[in-house]
Amino acid sequence: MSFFKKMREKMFRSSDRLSDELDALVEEGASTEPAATGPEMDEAPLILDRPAAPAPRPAEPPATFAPDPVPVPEPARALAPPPPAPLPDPDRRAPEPPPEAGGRDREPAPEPEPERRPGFFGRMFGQTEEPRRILDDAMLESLEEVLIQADMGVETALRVTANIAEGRYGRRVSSREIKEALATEIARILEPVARPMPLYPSRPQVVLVVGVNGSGKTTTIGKLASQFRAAGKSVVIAAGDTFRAAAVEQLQVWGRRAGVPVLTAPEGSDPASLAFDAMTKAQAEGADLLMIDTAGRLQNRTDLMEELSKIVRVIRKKDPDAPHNTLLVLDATTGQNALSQVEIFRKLADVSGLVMTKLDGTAKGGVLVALADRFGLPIHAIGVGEQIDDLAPFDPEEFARALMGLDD
Ligand SMILES: Nc1nc2c(ncn2[C@@H]2O[C@H](COP(=O)(O)OP(=O)(O)OP(=O)(O)O)[C@@H](O)[C@H]2O)c(=O)[nH]1
Repeated sequence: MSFFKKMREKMFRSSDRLSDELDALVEEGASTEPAATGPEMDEAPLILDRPAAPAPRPAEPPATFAPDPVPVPEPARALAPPPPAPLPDPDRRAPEPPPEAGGRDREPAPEPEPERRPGFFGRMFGQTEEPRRILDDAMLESLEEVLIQADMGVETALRVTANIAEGRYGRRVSSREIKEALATEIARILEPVARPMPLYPSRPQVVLVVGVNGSGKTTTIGKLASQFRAAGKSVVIAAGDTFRAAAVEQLQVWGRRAGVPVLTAPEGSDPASLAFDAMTKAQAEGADLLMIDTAGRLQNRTDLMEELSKIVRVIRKKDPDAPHNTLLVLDATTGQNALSQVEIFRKLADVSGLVMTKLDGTAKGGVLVALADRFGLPIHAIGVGEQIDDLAPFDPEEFARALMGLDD
């Protein structure tokens, strides 16, 4: 099964809810409007600019990281998607009305045209028209609400909705068309941040993994380690959350599954000292990658900040460029809370990229769009389950379509 299908199935809570709400929204309006129809969206001239179709992305790497060699110090630019078409001004609440179409708060939507019935063959074969609804202010407001409910954030929901209205305002649209249009807009926002974790020639490449307790750090390290191993890389893991014996044990289980050594230290010992030992071992063995798990106790931020900066200080004694990546792992089920976690962790550590986990267990998948829109930090991978292969590169188009409940 393609990963898209798997993701679509696993993201059922997000996509089904959104999809159902969009269907309901269109059907509701369709039933109360006159049977008359205007030009359907497909035929409507797009008066204002539609987003430029993104240039084809280069072939996907096999895993959530870029194949080496990749020059230092810039992340693998060749694999980064092309710059997106500029987004319309976020402050603009609604598009400029085209001369022949009404704009929000200005003129009413154009008079609907007489209904176009299905042709003879259409009637003969029982073709039924899908419900359509005029995209007017009321529908745009409902759309905004649906997107906000999906945790996309107010600002992002307003912008996406305004962009949807461009060239479609006053037209009769089906739920499928709205979903397609939303998926295109969302993919546009996500495109610039969808970047695989860059690989550097440094040995070991040090990846510091941060995030609150339970966000999925350990699981993500296990999944990444397994993917790197499968790609022929040698990996060492350091169980840097020395305060939680359970966290260390869990990491050992993942290490065994991935066939990767896990360095541990006695409970309560200094994580920086473990990180230093792990760095020494990884260098001595010529390991390609050292992944360091860290504690996620936000209750005492000063302690955590001191702990993280000490880890960074000591590993820099061995390699002044380390850590090469600082991954922040976020749990999608926390919804809007993920936004504040990014703000906090950016102050605690030099976050270089994000991994979003648990997209399979939530109706809050839209938060990823809000994150991309607000912070512009690279999103390297997404987790859609607890199994070792449930971590995938972040593909904006697939994600946007899965979020909208659209099929392949
Ligand atoms: N459904 C689902 N569960 C996940 C995913 N990623 C992690 N989990 C689960 O989330 C729980 C917490 O994951 P951990 O990897 O232990 O999180 P952590 O950040 O290391 O947590 P601490 O060890 O408490 O710091 C575990 O039960 C994982 O199996 C995912 O993508 N989907």
